[in-house]
Amino acid sequence: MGTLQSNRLLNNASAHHEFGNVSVKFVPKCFKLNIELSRNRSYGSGKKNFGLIQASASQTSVIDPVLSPSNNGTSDSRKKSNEAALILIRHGESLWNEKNLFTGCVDVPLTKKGVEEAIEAGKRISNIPVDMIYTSALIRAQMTAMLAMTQHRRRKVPIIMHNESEQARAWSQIFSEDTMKQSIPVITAWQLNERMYGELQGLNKQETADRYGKEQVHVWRRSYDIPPPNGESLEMCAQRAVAYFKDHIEPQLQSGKNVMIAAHGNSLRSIIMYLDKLTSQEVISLELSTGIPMLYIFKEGKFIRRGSPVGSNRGWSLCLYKEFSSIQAKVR
Ligand SMILES: O=C(O)[C@H](O)COP(=O)(O)O
Repeated sequence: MGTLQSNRLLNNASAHHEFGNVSVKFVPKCFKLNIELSRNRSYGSGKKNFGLIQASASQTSVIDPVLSPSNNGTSDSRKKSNEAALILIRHGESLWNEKNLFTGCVDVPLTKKGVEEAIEAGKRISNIPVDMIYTSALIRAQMTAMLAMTQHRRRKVPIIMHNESEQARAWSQIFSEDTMKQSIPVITAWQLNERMYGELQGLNKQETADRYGKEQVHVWRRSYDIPPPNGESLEMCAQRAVAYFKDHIEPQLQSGKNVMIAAHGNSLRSIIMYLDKLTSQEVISLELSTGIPMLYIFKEGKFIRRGSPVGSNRGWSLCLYKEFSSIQAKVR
């Protein structure tokens, strides 16, 4: 099982590395086009520019929503230019959360309660403009992101970028700039997957504790550098999740884009450990509830934790991080 899983991860890894920073689309040869790279930022009056490669003249435009960070395009006229919002959401309850089974990289969908949690999370962030969405490759995180966006006030359409092959990329192109302006690119990345739980995947958590002892199971679940049998430790999970965050997501924030990440308990714990500079001791007590969004402001190269938005009808009102019982990290 361990080998199969590693192969899957390796296969996925090559696909995603290849298209990590997509910036150019192919223009059909039959059109002779004057292509210009627009780096305009349009703020206010709902105007938005992803930073497009546009074809002038009356021919079709070929538009890529996933841009290199230098092609800046952000949406919010109120936002200070060097600030960006980062929203983290652990997926809603899955069918295996409900059954209390170790899930890890097994691809299990949400329960009805999980669907409701995702919708509720969406209400909380419905006033925050979102420029890009990152999710893991797993359906529970993708469902959460999509359901949350159904509540968003701007009514933009989240669209999954299919970069797994040249053909998938070509066949999912969008040819209208106006339509692109009403879209939010969704990037899926296996690196944001849940920590691979090895030979615990599919086992009941309580039965495992009864069999191996509560302490041993706690070590497997929460220690920083001790992996479960043939699985990933949090440290190993951090190596891929935090590296992906630094290489792909942080540059988007640096360019002023607001980013939402829908991922998992442990991949998000490792990212929060990086954002909040938690020690390997402190991260042990960090617990994330399903479906609760967390907000950070990225400003002058620093991440400032702002807690969780409290609701759609209260604008940008924020609760302090420490008020959230769902996150029991030491407040620094
Ligand atoms: O993979 C799982 O079982 C859960 O998503 C996270 O489990 P944990 O809280 O035991 O790490």
